[in-house]
Amino acid sequence: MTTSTSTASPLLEADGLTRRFGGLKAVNNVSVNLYVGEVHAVIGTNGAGKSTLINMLSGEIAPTDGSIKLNGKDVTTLSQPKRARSGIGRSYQRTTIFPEFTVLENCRMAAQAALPRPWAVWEPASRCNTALRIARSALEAAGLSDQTEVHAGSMSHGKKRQLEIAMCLATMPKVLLLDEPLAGMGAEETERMLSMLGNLKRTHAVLLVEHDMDAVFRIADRITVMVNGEVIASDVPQAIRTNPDVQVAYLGDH
Ligand SMILES: Nc1ncnc2c1ncn2[C@@H]1O[C@H](COP(=O)(O)OP(=O)(O)OP(=O)(O)O)[C@@H](O)[C@H]1O
Repeated sequence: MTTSTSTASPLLEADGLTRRFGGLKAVNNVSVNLYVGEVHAVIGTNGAGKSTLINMLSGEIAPTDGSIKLNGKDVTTLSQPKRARSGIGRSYQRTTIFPEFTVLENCRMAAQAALPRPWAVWEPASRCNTALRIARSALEAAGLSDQTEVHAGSMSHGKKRQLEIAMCLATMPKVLLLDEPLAGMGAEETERMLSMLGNLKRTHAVLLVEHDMDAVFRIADRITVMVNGEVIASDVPQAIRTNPDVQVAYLGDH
């Protein structure tokens, strides 16, 4: 099942992705196209296969079947680090920052790790300056320019999640795979994150796995609904809201 009708070429094209764990098909024949300018949300009940799908797209687990293309190039068998370097960035459900370092240091390390020869720490300061420049620009895009010298561990939960996205941006991805970025956020933090995602989608293709349905229906340009590893619907939010299969399987009275 193909999930977008846009006439532009997709930046990321996943076709017929399947992942088995023993006898369980955690993801079964799922196809997703991601476009710059779109937030594509994937929703579904617990265990529907959303994280498994993201893990296949980011290269953390291999699909049992199906293919993934980035900009028309097959990346299905590329390792996660290579896929990250070719432009697929992701955030995680869990916090992945170094709390004892400053916001800028966290972001600089993420930038440096994504540069060629990240281990070559003895190289000239200009390389370090490159990582710093990228880090500052990622922090600005994530709305954290005024927090550079703050220790990451002392920030609020919402700001930490913003920092994780900044760290992902510091690897200069074209595709952003975001796994529950709003989890545990208060109303104000959610607003800030949604406004940031609205800006980021102008220059990135964004896949958003999220349980906050109000937020999903506000921010998503397209919503794919998964149940038991399969896509039961993929459409614009208004069509998803009124889709009888989705209402029965998932949304209830939302
Ligand atoms: N490494 C694994 N080994 C065995 N089964 C797994 C593994 N990872 C996931 N599963 C199973 O695959 C199914 C899909 O899990 P997945 O985590 O992708 O769902 P999800 O939609 O992300 O759920 P949630 O919303 O709770 O995060 C579940 O039944 C889960 O138990």
